[in-house]
Amino acid sequence: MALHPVLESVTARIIARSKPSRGAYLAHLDAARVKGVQRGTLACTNLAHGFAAFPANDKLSLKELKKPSVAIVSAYNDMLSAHQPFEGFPALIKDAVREVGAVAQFAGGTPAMCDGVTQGQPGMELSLFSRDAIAMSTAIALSHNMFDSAVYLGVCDKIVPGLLIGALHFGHLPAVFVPAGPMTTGLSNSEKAKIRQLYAQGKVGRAELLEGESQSYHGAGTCTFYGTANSNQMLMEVMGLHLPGAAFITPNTPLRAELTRAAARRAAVISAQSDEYLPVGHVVDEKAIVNAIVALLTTGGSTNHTLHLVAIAKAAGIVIDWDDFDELSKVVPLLTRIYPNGNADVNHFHAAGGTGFVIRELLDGGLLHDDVTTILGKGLRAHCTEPFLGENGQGVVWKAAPEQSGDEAVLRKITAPFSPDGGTVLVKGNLGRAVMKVSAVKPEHQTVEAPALVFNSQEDFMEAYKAGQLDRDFVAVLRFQGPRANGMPELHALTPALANLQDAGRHVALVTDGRMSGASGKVPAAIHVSPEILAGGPLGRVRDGDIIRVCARTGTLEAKVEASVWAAREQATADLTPNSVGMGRELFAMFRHSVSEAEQGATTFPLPSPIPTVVGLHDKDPVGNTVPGSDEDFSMKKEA
Ligand SMILES: O=C(O)[C@H](O)[C@@H](O)[C@H](O)[C@H](O)COP(=O)(O)O
Ligand code: SF4
Repeated sequence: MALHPVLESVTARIIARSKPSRGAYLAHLDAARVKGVQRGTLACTNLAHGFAAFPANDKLSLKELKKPSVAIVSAYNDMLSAHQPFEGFPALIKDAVREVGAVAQFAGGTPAMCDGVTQGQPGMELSLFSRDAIAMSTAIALSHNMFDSAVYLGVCDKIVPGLLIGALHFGHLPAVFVPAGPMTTGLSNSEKAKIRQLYAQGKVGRAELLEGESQSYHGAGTCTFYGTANSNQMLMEVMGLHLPGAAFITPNTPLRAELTRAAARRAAVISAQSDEYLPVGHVVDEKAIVNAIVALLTTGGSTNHTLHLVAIAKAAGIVIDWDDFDELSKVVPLLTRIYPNGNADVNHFHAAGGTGFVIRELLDGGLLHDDVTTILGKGLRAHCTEPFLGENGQGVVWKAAPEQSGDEAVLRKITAPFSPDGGTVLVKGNLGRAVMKVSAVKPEHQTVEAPALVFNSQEDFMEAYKAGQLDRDFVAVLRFQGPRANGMPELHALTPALANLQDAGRHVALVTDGRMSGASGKVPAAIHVSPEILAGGPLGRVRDGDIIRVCARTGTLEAKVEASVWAAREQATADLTPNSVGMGRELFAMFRHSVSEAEQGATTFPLPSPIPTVVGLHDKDPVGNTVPGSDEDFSMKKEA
């Protein structure tokens, strides 16, 4: 099937836009490569330190400077149910790589924050920045420079993006991502949401709420809604950074263990020491990034990827923006309905056909680039498969994904999608540019025009809700939630209250320079408003009572205020000191001061360029030119 013309044109535009930075990136990648094993560049003392604690057999292999060494970078901790299973993975990996004549070394751990534990709490104000801290921790692990390939153990929201950003700064090394899989299905997500709304109405108490939550989140593995964590899994599959179909195999099962061993062997086999060298910097190219955007859209994936994918692309020297998402969204059909976009969870999705089914349908529909490089080599078709245990429960065999969906209520063929478009759109107007995911919003709620109610915090909003002041039509303008203000926390805790008001027949919407969770859904929300207020964004001029129009169909985000009144408005201010101290927030001041706009990924790292500088704070390079990818560069482009 010929490629869809919009896929072609958006890809061509991204390649052209990225030429300078992608060129600089690939130059850096080539410069990092050495003849022989990377550890051969170390002095004897460095090397001795690097294998001092290793068993004799591995030490000998490392000393000989011939066999590849595979770095293990792991985001294991007990806080994330999704990461808890990683505890035993390093031993499996070390054992598996010996089978192919390599050595594996636990290079380093990275932090991992559970957004479920911190949702609605002060800790959530570190969450977005934890992505870049994870990228930095990955670099610290790999900076030992003992390694010829790497496996990355991570699943959740900021962790996979952070690991991949870090991995891309070592783009000369192959990268294999190793997931741990979803927890088994507990209380359904829709049942869970219902109990939350009843609690918000005061109809059930804490005991019932905690019981419901505990039945939903009941064991090891990723939470089973299609939020950012499971969106990460879909993206790793479509970018060819997982072994095919590894995403949604349950933890602590024989197949999960065999997949982990097979992933470790693959990482060793594709190092520069083999004739199948596949560095991650060549796997993640413009076509892979476009494939990731398409997979996100077709599955109604997390809005957080309109930040994370931008930051990941940037790490590889590739510049994407929300116009790219918006144009692709108009032609990419919705092929899955997984909560919050439906009632099913990822276990149902996997059973109905899973990631291999989606990739095949999109390839057949001309909506994915097949001519990409993955950890298996050339071509994406190899990822249209599903893994099964091999003979006598040893190893893994892959079979073609099923031709037909196992459940049309969860997964559809491209010939009969749930909707002709992907449902994550750009909305823009005199309030700035924002993202709106409507795949979980009923059509009758996708346009809201109502008076503004302005809040400076989610606590203020909840106070007004509990005081019964919100039983009306309104657009909640929640401001000072951008990355420079308070780290851009997810505002998912507002969902039950907004959903109750919507269910009661009120026309409500949310507009904010903050974010929602990947699991947020049914209430229309224009989020990530750029520029944020602290960067002079016009959201700071909105006052209570202004009529605000948010419309997904026309892509509109505007305050209907008479032009001379609007022009005369002062920019709102707020006391943000409470957001700069406590719960460790004082350690992240440098992130708040140098973070880029949401549409540039809300990241603190510069685009690869011959003279890398920190964007945000310094929009000019040492000789006074505007730094590509800086705020100034970005806003200049948007004005042009
Ligand atoms: O982007 C996401 O998917 C969220 O960050 C998710 O990881 C988080 O845990 C939410 O809190 C949803 O879970 P709850 O509805 O249980 O809060
Ligand atoms: S999916 Fe969210 S809530 Fe669940 S373990 Fe991951 S970060 Fe925590």
